[in-house]
Amino acid sequence: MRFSDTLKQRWQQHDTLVCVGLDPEPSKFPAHLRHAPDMVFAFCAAIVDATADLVCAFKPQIAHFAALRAEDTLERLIAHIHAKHPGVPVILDAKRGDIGSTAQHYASEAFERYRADAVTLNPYLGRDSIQPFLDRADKGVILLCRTSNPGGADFQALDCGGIPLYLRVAEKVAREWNGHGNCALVTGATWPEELGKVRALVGDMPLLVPGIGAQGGDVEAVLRHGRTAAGTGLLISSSRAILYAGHGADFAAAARSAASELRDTINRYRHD
Ligand SMILES: O=c1ccn([C@@H]2O[C@H](COP(=O)(O)O)[C@@H](O)[C@H]2O)c(=O)[nH]1
Repeated sequence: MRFSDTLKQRWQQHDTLVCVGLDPEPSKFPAHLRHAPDMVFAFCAAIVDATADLVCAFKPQIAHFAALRAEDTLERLIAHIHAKHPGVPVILDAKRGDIGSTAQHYASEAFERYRADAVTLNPYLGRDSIQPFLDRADKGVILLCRTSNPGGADFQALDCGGIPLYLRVAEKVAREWNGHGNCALVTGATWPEELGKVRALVGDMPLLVPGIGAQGGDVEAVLRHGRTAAGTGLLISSSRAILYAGHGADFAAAARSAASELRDTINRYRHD
């Protein structure tokens, strides 16, 4: 099934806009796992199994695995999600972007090697750097637009012919790059008004919204500015606040409680 259809199904049938980010940091693991063989897989798989029914997607961040020399673990983790939780899409947060010939390899890395359903990309190199991903109509292509970090405005807010660069990105993606209907945008929860301006430009295009939880984004403001008329259109992503909600043997249950609380808070504001 296409990423966009799988996502709609999760939103509607499972009544959730929560995306759990998988950012393993062994120093934050509970003590009993910290020196266990295969600890990264054991930790992440326990989180996945405890939260899968509460999410519209999982989002592993590739650097967290690569820095640990755990790319093979990431492959196994995504295979685990597909096998045990079919219908839950996996977004590889890789923020790739390079000339076309190299971009082909990044596309095979994301979709063949890791078997991701969608990937985050940096649009800075322009259309040809994204084309190998756009060509995969079944896969999601999620472009950085207004990122959640404090420095995001350094370039993204610069005037670009009367509107800020991030809105030019939104406009270009919505009007020219989305021929297969497989595009989405990253818009941080920390800038809800900008998120609203993006929503006004792109119609019902899905928005991946990091910045809730550890970065302090406001759930109510995100929903008010970002939801579609159907009360969907958002993948509201939280990593650390869910992964490290507990510190003991019950860490997976604590993660489940945190994800469930986030889902319920979001749902309170979905149809106001
Ligand atoms: O604008 C962006 C784009 C990506 N991220 C990624 O999302 C998570 C956020 O983690 P939290 O622990 O929920 O703060 C992380 O993997 C970032 O690389 C982002 O934060 N902002």
